[in-house]
Amino acid sequence: MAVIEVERLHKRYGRFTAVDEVSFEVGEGEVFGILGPNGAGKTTTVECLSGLRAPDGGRISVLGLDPVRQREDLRQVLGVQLQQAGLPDRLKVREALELYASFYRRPADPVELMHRLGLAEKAGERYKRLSGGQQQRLAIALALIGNPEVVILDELTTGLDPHARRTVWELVEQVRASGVTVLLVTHFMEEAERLCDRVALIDRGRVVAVDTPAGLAARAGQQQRMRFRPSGPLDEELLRALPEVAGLVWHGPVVEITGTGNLVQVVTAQLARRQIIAADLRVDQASLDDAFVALTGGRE
Ligand SMILES: Nc1ncnc2c1ncn2[C@@H]1O[C@H](COP(=O)(O)OP(=O)(O)OP(=O)(O)O)[C@@H](O)[C@H]1O
Repeated sequence: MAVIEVERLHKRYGRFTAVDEVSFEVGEGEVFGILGPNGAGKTTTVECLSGLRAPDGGRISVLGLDPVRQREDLRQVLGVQLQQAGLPDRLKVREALELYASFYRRPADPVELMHRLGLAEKAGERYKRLSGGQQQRLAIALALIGNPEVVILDELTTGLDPHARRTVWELVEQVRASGVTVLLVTHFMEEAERLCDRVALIDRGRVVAVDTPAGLAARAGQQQRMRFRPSGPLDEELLRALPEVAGLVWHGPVVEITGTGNLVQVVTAQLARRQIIAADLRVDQASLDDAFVALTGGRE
């Protein structure tokens, strides 16, 4: 069942069209990514989904509710973490959670949530004095305090160091394991690849593709690349004749072979037949990064 339905969403700022006929659906329990370059219209899209902006056209349904007309009902079942939490500097972690809990009919227990998100030790700390990673964890906690069925997380890990980013990713995986549907806005490929079941790639207000991260990478027609040092002389012509092989170049003693399909298996089988070992073998797979560049013209 689709939990979020967006059909031909249209949003203008004055004469500028920020979101242009955007459509996608998110299934129950899915982690769905919205990925795109700066200014693509990602935030505008999620602001329309959470009822913060009224669309100029199209239809949105979140858990069967219209975000603008039924905003109060939606607020009880949708958790939102937008780019800036905008909390007062002096507010303490526990106070923020208790304040937000008071907005909901069936809130989560702030103490239990602080433990779950690794904030228990910071319960009495002021917002301003938290590290970037701790502020983000608090932002996630605030998005979850109402026991939502759907959460929207926008640019969750921007500005975090790699360690803090990984901690936040683990939290998102926990959220998903608890059955909550997650809509994740990001411009980090690695994040989308690691967390998302499916991704909508948005560019200049339009959906360029909706697919699994692996499907997107494949769609960009990316090749695989293998590099190795052969232990004996190679029959280059034989390798070039394989349908999977598209190119073969030497870098000193190292050969680089590009191609598609079962490239690695086919080439290594061919080498094995001649008792040649592929030393220091390195294989690069097509990545979502390549797809992003190919499908958005490389503007980030
Ligand atoms: N309040 C506004 N008034 C006028 N233009 C706006 C407003 N908000 C956003 N825009 C413009 O609409 C376009 C889409 O902005 P939006 O914030 O939705 O993009 P985004 O994909 O979230 O970008 P980023 O990754 O940089 O956060 C941008 O060109 C932006 O300048």
